Amino acid sequence: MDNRSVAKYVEDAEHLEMPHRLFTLVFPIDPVNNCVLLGMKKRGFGKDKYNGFGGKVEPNESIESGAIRELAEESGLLAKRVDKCGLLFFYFENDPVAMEVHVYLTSDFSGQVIETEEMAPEWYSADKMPFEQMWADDSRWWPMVLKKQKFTARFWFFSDMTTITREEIVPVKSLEF
Ligand SMILES: CNc1ncnc2c1ncn2[C@@H]1O[C@H](COP(=O)(O)OP(=O)(O)OP(=O)(O)O)[C@@H](O)[C@H]1O
Repeated sequence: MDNRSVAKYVEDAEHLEMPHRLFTLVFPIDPVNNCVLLGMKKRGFGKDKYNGFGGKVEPNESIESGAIRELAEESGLLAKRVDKCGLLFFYFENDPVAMEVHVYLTSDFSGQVIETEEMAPEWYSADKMPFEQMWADDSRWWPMVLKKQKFTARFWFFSDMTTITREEIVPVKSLEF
């Protein structure tokens, strides 16, 4: 197991046996207008879906610096700080590898939003998210973000990567383990 993984604090023994791949997901927030910056993914995993900005954590970086790096690469924004708001675990039928996604918000950033090869960014009202064009899990846990409630969540996906067959969402006091 990747020694940066926090799976051992959240998951049961059965799922801990699976290898986990670490990802980040960052949502820039404009608190004045209650807006969130989403990106339409133009290629790769999640193509044609809106999502926050993120990707795989590289071997030589912390999860948080991976989050800041991916945000910059995909949106042009440089975050001075990011705040962890949630932790997601995804299991796909017929895939032996679990995804561990560290979710962050940031309202402390500089720079200009740019469209990149990977993402076309667009501001959305935080309470009018385009869930029908997002991953199926997003509409399940985004209400926790709106309530400023930290959470851990686990989603089991059917092999179509669209249908959720089981879910657990748990509000937590802290995500520092
Ligand atoms: C299944 N339900 C899901 N719900 C919400 N978000 C999901 C998700 N599944 C994946 N994600 C996010 O999608 C990005 C993929 O990143 P991905 O493009 O694979 O990484 P990276 O940019 O390193 O890829 P390249 O290999 O450089 O193209 C990454 O933020 C990850 O957290």
